[in-house]
Amino acid sequence: MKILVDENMPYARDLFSRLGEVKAVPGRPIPLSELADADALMVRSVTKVNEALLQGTGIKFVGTATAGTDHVDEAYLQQAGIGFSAAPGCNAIAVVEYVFSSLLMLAEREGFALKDRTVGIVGVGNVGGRLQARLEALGIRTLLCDPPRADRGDDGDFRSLDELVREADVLTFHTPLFKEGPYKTLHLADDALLARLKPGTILINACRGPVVDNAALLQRLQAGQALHVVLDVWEPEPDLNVELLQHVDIGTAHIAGYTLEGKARGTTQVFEAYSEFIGKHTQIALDTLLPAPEFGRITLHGPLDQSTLKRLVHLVYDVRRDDALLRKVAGTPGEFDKLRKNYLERREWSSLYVQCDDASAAALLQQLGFNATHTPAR
Ligand SMILES: NC(=O)c1ccc[n+]([C@@H]2O[C@H](COP(=O)([O-])OP(=O)(O)OC[C@H]3O[C@@H](n4cnc5c(N)ncnc54)[C@H](O)[C@@H]3O)[C@@H](O)[C@H]2O)c1
Ligand SMILES: O=C(O)[C@H](O)[C@H](O)COP(=O)(O)O
Repeated sequence: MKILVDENMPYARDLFSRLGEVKAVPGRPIPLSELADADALMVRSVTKVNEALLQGTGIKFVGTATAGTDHVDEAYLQQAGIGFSAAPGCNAIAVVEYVFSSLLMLAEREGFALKDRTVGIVGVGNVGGRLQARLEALGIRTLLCDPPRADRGDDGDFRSLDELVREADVLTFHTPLFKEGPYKTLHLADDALLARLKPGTILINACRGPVVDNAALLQRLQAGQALHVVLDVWEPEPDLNVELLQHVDIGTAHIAGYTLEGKARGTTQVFEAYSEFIGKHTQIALDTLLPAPEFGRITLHGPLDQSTLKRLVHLVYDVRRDDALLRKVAGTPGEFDKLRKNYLERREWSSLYVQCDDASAAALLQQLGFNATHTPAR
């Protein structure tokens, strides 16, 4: 059995070699010659999986180690009888921590208290839901917009996108990319929406580039509209508009989900799905795969305020690192993908053990996802 895996998928070689012969290949472009005699294909979001790619091959199963599935023609796979699995939620924590790293940096630079801001979350699924929980743990007001969930009758105080635009100080997008249909998200943030944003609004896009009309956004920023912008995803990728990058506050190379934990969860989720598909049910415990983090243990004296939280968060992950790396190479062909392929190890907050002598600091850090304990001072 031959299994093709994207070379940018940690632990894939080790895991999938338990099931067959593994070949690691680039995902963009994927070498077509390798597909002909392969049985299974494990991709990331950069590989367009459709009839043009798979027709005439022996592929029986496709796994994508990603949350988003807009690069996969699922209707074709179903009609062709090809098994499929994505990795829902695998990197949701990573994206939430990216958003926090960005917000805490902007709050410090612009001199505002996050707890005085209202955050509008568009798309309240794995990412948006976890973001809501962590923001609310800090006493930050959230406004939620998720029409599919509202229409399904899910619990939650769902508002219209218009209301978020009117009221939110931060508007952050966490929807799938739907190019058509009742819940279309292509250019959900179009010129008309951008025009209505309150002065000083922080606009964040860490879902898919085309959810925000990048040309309209650039025009508005060039015309001097007062916005702060954080973009992890671009329209198009990998050839983003360098002028737009120059106008945003934080710009990164589609790496919001790139913690080691997030990527490893993605790999293990598709590995488990494929094992099941071929009748060899196997479960993998994530902590058996992950190495020790660079910073393992820290002691925090006293209570937790915004400035302390910012320093703690940035100890684990400071988004300015990825912003600087992208600015250095943007516009040079191939460099966007190279940054993603050679991504420096990044861990989640849970990898940091924080010993607190203040009980409320320990409780809050636990709610935020740190590995925190309370040890009273002697
Ligand atoms: N930048 C990254 O590295 C990165 C990482 C993970 C996910 N993503 C992207 O973010 C998206 C969201 O991730 P997730 O794990 O939360 O997915 P999810 O499927 O768990 O949640 C998506 C939510 O968006 C809602 N939604 C759908 N259409 C909507 C609309 N028109 N308006 C408002 N809400 C709508 C859905 O009902 C759902 O609750 C993914 O589809 C993926 O494209 C990006
Ligand atoms: O949808 C996702 O899961 C993310 O966008 C994913 O992290 C993107 O990374 P890629 O698959 O392109 O490596």
